Amino acid sequence: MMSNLFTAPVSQETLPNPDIPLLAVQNLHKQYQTRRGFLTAFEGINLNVELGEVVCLLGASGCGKSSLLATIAGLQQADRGEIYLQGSRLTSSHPQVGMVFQDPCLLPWLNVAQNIAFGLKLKHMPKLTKPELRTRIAEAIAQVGLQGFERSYPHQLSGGMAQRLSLARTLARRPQLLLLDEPFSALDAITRLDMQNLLLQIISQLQTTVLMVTHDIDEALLVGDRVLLMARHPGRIHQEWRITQPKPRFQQAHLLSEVRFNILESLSTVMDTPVSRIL
Ligand SMILES: Nc1ncnc2c1ncn2[C@@H]1O[C@H](COP(=O)(O)OP(=O)(O)OP(=O)(O)O)[C@@H](O)[C@H]1O
Repeated sequence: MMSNLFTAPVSQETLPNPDIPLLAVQNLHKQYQTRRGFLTAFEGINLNVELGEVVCLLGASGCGKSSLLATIAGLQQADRGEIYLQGSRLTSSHPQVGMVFQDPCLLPWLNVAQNIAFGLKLKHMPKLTKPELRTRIAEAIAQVGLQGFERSYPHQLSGGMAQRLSLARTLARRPQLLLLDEPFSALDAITRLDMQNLLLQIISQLQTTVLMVTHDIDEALLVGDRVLLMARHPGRIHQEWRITQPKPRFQQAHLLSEVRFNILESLSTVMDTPVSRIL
């Protein structure tokens, strides 16, 4: 499904420095004002994601995973703390930070190519010439295997194809950091596996740095170089595991059974719920 359009050219001046963490989050806090008063979504988050690393965030519902991702993406402001991309402080959304949500959020009146173009023309994006725009669109469509569907509209796409388009729209921006918020959780099991496979190919070919929220321990073990477990009240990072098994790991579930069990046990502790009820 992959094509030779897959190798996105990166100019020398945009090459990231491997000696600096691609993402550095320092002492980040976020509260929401609710009718009952202030609610702390997360506090004291310190997190580095190295260049090319894939970090998965697991945790009970409501522990602040999506809030953390949305804050890093610049979709909302933190109350305290700092976020750095390659050493430069982020204070709002950045063209090189791309986010994909569980809901593909497509524009129904635009076709596949136009949906991707829309993401490239947003206000904070660098201005592209028409040929550059066409190249970016073709490249992104090839990266997610949607060739032949350029003129299809969102209602003509399956759930998996819609999520491919959502991913393409973000990849077309050539982000240095890809933030994924449960991107496959609404898909059926077979499509999810297909999308996990696609994500692994994209990560390996583009060497994209990824911070991904998932509820699925197996998904985290399949794609993650590191798995972080968040605890709630307030949301904070409780524990982390480094997964060194080479990828792809589809046939290696047995080798990861021990770490899987450790994660399950810790999840059970932070959720105050027996392991049997989490499975
Ligand atoms: N815009 C908002 N206004 C008020 N409270 C919010 C807002 N967004 C999230 N919250 C609250 O902040 C807490 C963290 O929510 P968040 O969605 O970040 O958790 P999560 O770990 O991603 O949950 P889930 O896994 O269920 O998606 C929750 O208690 C939630 O109700």
